Amino acid sequence: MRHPDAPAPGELLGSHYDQCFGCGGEQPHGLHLATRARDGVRVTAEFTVRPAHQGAPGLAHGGVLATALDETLGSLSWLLRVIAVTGRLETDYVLPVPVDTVLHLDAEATAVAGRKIYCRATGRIGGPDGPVAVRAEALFIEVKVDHFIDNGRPEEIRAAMNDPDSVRRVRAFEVNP
Ligand SMILES: CCCCCCCC/C=C\CCCCCCCC(=O)SCCNC(=O)CCNC(=O)[C@H](O)C(C)(C)COP(=O)(O)OP(=O)(O)OC[C@H]1O[C@@H](n2cnc3c(N)ncnc32)[C@H](O)[C@@H]1OP(=O)(O)O
Repeated sequence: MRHPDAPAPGELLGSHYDQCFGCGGEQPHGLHLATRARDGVRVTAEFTVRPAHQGAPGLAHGGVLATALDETLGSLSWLLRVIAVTGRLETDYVLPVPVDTVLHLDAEATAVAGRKIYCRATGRIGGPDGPVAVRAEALFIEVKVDHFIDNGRPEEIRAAMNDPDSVRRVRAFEVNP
Protein backbone atom coordinates (compact mmCIF):
# COMPACT_ATOMS: atom_id res chain seq x y z
CA MET A 1 0.00 0.00 0.00
CA ARG A 2 1.15 3.49 -0.85
CA HIS A 3 2.02 5.39 2.37
CA PRO A 4 -0.37 8.31 3.14
CA ASP A 5 2.65 10.71 3.16
CA ALA A 6 4.06 9.39 -0.13
CA PRO A 7 4.99 12.01 -2.74
CA ALA A 8 2.08 12.86 -5.06
CA PRO A 9 1.83 11.29 -8.54
CA GLY A 10 4.02 13.28 -10.95
CA GLU A 11 6.35 14.54 -8.20
CA LEU A 12 10.12 14.19 -8.73
CA LEU A 13 11.63 12.06 -5.96
CA GLY A 14 15.13 13.51 -5.89
CA SER A 15 18.32 11.69 -4.96
CA HIS A 16 18.56 9.70 -1.70
CA TYR A 17 22.35 10.35 -1.62
CA ASP A 18 24.33 12.77 -3.82
CA GLN A 19 27.18 10.22 -4.23
CA CYS A 20 24.85 7.40 -5.36
CA PHE A 21 25.97 5.88 -8.67
CA GLY A 22 22.33 5.51 -9.73
CA CYS A 23 20.80 8.85 -8.78
CA GLY A 24 23.46 11.12 -7.23
CA GLY A 25 24.26 14.47 -8.81
CA GLU A 26 27.90 14.31 -7.65
CA GLN A 27 28.91 11.20 -9.63
CA PRO A 28 30.28 12.36 -13.00
CA HIS A 29 29.82 8.95 -14.68
CA GLY A 30 26.74 7.98 -12.70
CA LEU A 31 23.33 7.31 -14.23
CA HIS A 32 21.74 10.54 -12.90
CA LEU A 33 18.33 8.89 -12.78
CA ALA A 34 15.51 11.29 -12.01
CA THR A 35 12.57 9.26 -10.75
CA ARG A 36 8.94 10.36 -10.52
CA ALA A 37 6.17 9.05 -8.31
CA ARG A 38 3.16 7.61 -10.13
CA ASP A 39 -0.22 6.24 -8.95
CA GLY A 40 -0.21 3.30 -6.56
CA VAL A 41 3.23 1.99 -5.64
CA ARG A 42 4.77 2.81 -9.02
CA VAL A 43 7.59 5.07 -10.24
CA THR A 44 9.04 6.00 -13.65
CA ALA A 45 12.49 7.27 -14.63
CA GLU A 46 14.58 8.00 -17.71
CA PHE A 47 18.21 7.03 -18.20
CA THR A 48 20.27 8.28 -21.14
CA VAL A 49 23.07 5.83 -21.99
CA ARG A 50 26.40 7.70 -22.18
CA PRO A 51 29.74 6.56 -23.68
CA ALA A 52 30.98 5.90 -20.10
CA HIS A 53 28.26 3.21 -19.81
CA GLN A 54 29.44 0.97 -22.70
CA GLY A 55 30.16 -2.75 -22.50
CA ALA A 56 30.51 -3.71 -26.19
CA PRO A 57 31.39 -0.91 -28.66
CA GLY A 58 28.46 1.50 -28.82
CA LEU A 59 26.23 -0.63 -26.58
CA ALA A 60 25.24 -0.26 -22.94
CA HIS A 61 26.91 -2.58 -20.42
CA GLY A 62 24.46 -5.12 -18.99
CA GLY A 63 25.56 -4.35 -15.43
CA VAL A 64 24.81 -0.67 -15.97
CA LEU A 65 21.33 -1.56 -17.27
CA ALA A 66 20.84 -3.74 -14.16
CA THR A 67 21.87 -0.71 -12.09
CA ALA A 68 19.23 1.41 -13.81
CA LEU A 69 16.58 -1.22 -13.00
CA ASP A 70 17.89 -1.63 -9.42
CA GLU A 71 17.88 2.10 -8.76
CA THR A 72 14.37 2.58 -10.17
CA LEU A 73 13.08 -0.34 -8.09
CA GLY A 74 14.86 1.08 -5.01
CA SER A 75 12.94 4.33 -5.47
CA LEU A 76 9.71 2.51 -4.64
CA SER A 77 10.91 2.95 -1.03
CA TRP A 78 9.81 6.59 -1.22
CA LEU A 79 6.21 5.51 -1.80
CA LEU A 80 6.25 2.87 0.94
CA ARG A 81 8.20 5.12 3.32
CA VAL A 82 10.62 2.38 4.32
CA ILE A 83 14.36 2.02 3.80
CA ALA A 84 15.05 -1.10 1.74
CA VAL A 85 18.01 -2.76 0.02
CA THR A 86 18.12 -5.21 -2.88
CA GLY A 87 18.10 -8.85 -1.76
CA ARG A 88 17.56 -10.38 -5.19
CA LEU A 89 17.49 -8.93 -8.71
CA GLU A 90 16.73 -11.12 -11.75
CA THR A 91 17.28 -9.40 -15.09
CA ASP A 92 16.18 -10.28 -18.65
CA TYR A 93 18.06 -8.58 -21.48
CA VAL A 94 15.70 -8.56 -24.46
CA LEU A 95 17.22 -6.00 -26.87
CA PRO A 96 20.66 -4.37 -27.13
CA VAL A 97 20.64 -0.74 -25.98
CA PRO A 98 22.89 1.64 -27.99
CA VAL A 99 24.75 4.64 -26.55
CA ASP A 100 22.59 7.82 -26.60
CA THR A 101 19.41 5.77 -26.21
CA VAL A 102 16.92 6.97 -23.61
CA LEU A 103 15.79 4.02 -21.49
CA HIS A 104 12.25 4.58 -20.16
CA LEU A 105 12.01 2.80 -16.83
CA ASP A 106 8.83 1.82 -15.02
CA ALA A 107 8.76 -0.01 -11.67
CA GLU A 108 6.00 -1.18 -9.35
CA ALA A 109 5.69 -3.07 -6.09
CA THR A 110 3.59 -6.20 -6.46
CA ALA A 111 3.44 -7.48 -2.86
CA VAL A 112 4.77 -6.84 0.64
CA ALA A 113 5.21 -9.64 3.20
CA GLY A 114 6.78 -8.55 6.47
CA ARG A 115 10.15 -6.97 5.55
CA LYS A 116 10.03 -8.40 2.01
CA ILE A 117 9.01 -6.14 -0.88
CA TYR A 118 8.39 -7.92 -4.20
CA CYS A 119 8.65 -5.71 -7.25
CA ARG A 120 9.23 -5.64 -11.00
CA ALA A 121 10.45 -3.18 -13.59
CA THR A 122 10.78 -2.69 -17.35
CA GLY A 123 13.07 -0.51 -19.46
CA ARG A 124 11.70 0.47 -22.90
CA ILE A 125 13.47 2.11 -25.80
CA GLY A 126 12.12 4.42 -28.52
CA GLY A 127 9.63 6.04 -26.11
CA PRO A 128 7.65 5.14 -22.98
CA ASP A 129 5.45 2.82 -25.08
CA GLY A 130 8.32 1.38 -27.14
CA PRO A 131 9.54 -2.21 -27.01
CA VAL A 132 10.86 -3.67 -23.75
CA ALA A 133 14.69 -3.87 -23.86
CA VAL A 134 15.27 -5.00 -20.26
CA ARG A 135 13.09 -6.20 -17.42
CA ALA A 136 13.63 -7.31 -13.85
CA GLU A 137 11.92 -9.03 -10.96
CA ALA A 138 13.32 -8.20 -7.56
CA LEU A 139 13.02 -8.71 -3.84
CA PHE A 140 13.92 -5.78 -1.61
CA ILE A 141 14.34 -6.19 2.14
CA GLU A 142 13.41 -3.49 4.61
CA VAL A 143 16.29 -2.39 6.86
CA LYS A 144 16.82 0.19 9.59
CA VAL A 145 19.21 3.11 9.14
CA ASP A 146 21.66 1.14 11.35
CA HIS A 147 22.25 -1.14 8.33
CA PHE A 148 24.23 1.70 6.73
CA ILE A 149 25.79 3.04 9.94
CA ASP A 150 27.04 -0.45 10.94
CA ASN A 151 28.27 -1.50 7.48
CA GLY A 152 29.29 1.68 5.65
CA ARG A 153 32.79 3.14 5.63
CA PRO A 154 33.08 5.50 8.61
CA GLU A 155 34.24 8.54 6.60
CA GLU A 156 31.24 8.52 4.24
CA ILE A 157 28.82 7.77 7.11
CA ARG A 158 30.25 10.70 9.11
CA ALA A 159 29.91 13.01 6.10
CA ALA A 160 26.30 11.89 5.53
CA MET A 161 25.44 12.41 9.22
CA ASN A 162 26.93 15.93 9.05
CA ASP A 163 24.78 16.78 6.03
CA PRO A 164 21.40 18.12 7.23
CA ASP A 165 19.67 17.25 3.92
CA SER A 166 20.83 13.66 4.19
CA VAL A 167 19.65 13.34 7.80
CA ARG A 168 16.27 14.88 6.90
CA ARG A 169 15.76 12.37 4.06
CA VAL A 170 16.60 9.40 6.27
CA ARG A 171 14.34 10.64 9.12
CA ALA A 172 11.43 10.91 6.69
CA PHE A 173 11.89 7.22 5.86
CA GLU A 174 12.28 6.12 9.45
CA VAL A 175 8.85 7.37 10.53
CA ASN A 176 6.63 4.64 9.18
CA PRO A 177 3.75 4.00 11.59
C1 LIG B 1 22.15 9.51 8.88
C2 LIG B 1 22.80 9.05 7.57
C3 LIG B 1 23.21 7.61 7.57
C4 LIG B 1 23.36 6.97 6.18
C5 LIG B 1 22.26 7.29 5.25
C6 LIG B 1 21.97 6.22 4.24
C7 LIG B 1 20.70 6.54 3.51
C8 LIG B 1 20.34 5.45 2.55
C9 LIG B 1 18.90 5.54 2.10
C10 LIG B 1 18.45 4.67 1.21
C11 LIG B 1 19.37 3.66 0.60
C12 LIG B 1 18.75 2.96 -0.53
C13 LIG B 1 19.85 2.43 -1.45
C14 LIG B 1 19.22 2.03 -2.76
C15 LIG B 1 20.26 1.66 -3.77
C16 LIG B 1 19.67 0.75 -4.80
C17 LIG B 1 19.40 -0.56 -4.19
C18 LIG B 1 20.70 -1.29 -3.89
O1 LIG B 1 21.48 -1.55 -4.76
S1 LIG B 1 21.00 -1.75 -2.25
C19 LIG B 1 22.65 -2.48 -2.31
C20 LIG B 1 22.66 -3.94 -2.65
N1 LIG B 1 22.09 -4.76 -1.59
C21 LIG B 1 22.78 -5.04 -0.47
O2 LIG B 1 23.89 -4.61 -0.24
C22 LIG B 1 22.12 -5.96 0.53
C23 LIG B 1 23.11 -6.93 1.15
N2 LIG B 1 22.39 -7.92 1.93
C24 LIG B 1 22.11 -7.72 3.25
O3 LIG B 1 22.52 -6.74 3.85
C25 LIG B 1 21.23 -8.76 3.92
O4 LIG B 1 21.31 -9.98 3.25
C26 LIG B 1 19.72 -8.31 3.96
C27 LIG B 1 19.58 -6.98 4.75
C28 LIG B 1 19.14 -8.12 2.53
C29 LIG B 1 18.88 -9.37 4.63
O5 LIG B 1 19.54 -9.77 5.82
P1 LIG B 1 18.76 -9.81 7.24
O6 LIG B 1 19.64 -10.59 8.19
O7 LIG B 1 18.34 -8.44 7.64
O8 LIG B 1 17.40 -10.58 6.97
P2 LIG B 1 17.14 -12.13 6.57
O9 LIG B 1 16.48 -12.79 7.70
O10 LIG B 1 18.35 -12.76 5.96
O11 LIG B 1 16.06 -11.92 5.36
C30 LIG B 1 14.76 -11.39 5.60
C31 LIG B 1 13.82 -12.13 4.70
O12 LIG B 1 14.20 -11.90 3.33
C32 LIG B 1 14.53 -13.14 2.67
N3 LIG B 1 15.68 -12.94 1.81
C33 LIG B 1 16.80 -12.23 2.07
N4 LIG B 1 17.61 -12.24 1.01
C34 LIG B 1 17.00 -12.97 0.05
C35 LIG B 1 17.36 -13.34 -1.29
N5 LIG B 1 18.49 -12.98 -1.83
N6 LIG B 1 16.48 -14.09 -2.00
C36 LIG B 1 15.28 -14.49 -1.46
N7 LIG B 1 14.89 -14.15 -0.17
C37 LIG B 1 15.75 -13.42 0.54
C38 LIG B 1 14.86 -14.10 3.82
O13 LIG B 1 14.67 -15.46 3.43
C39 LIG B 1 13.88 -13.65 4.89
O14 LIG B 1 12.62 -14.18 4.55
P3 LIG B 1 11.56 -14.64 5.71
O15 LIG B 1 11.26 -13.42 6.52
O16 LIG B 1 12.29 -15.70 6.51
O17 LIG B 1 10.37 -15.18 4.94
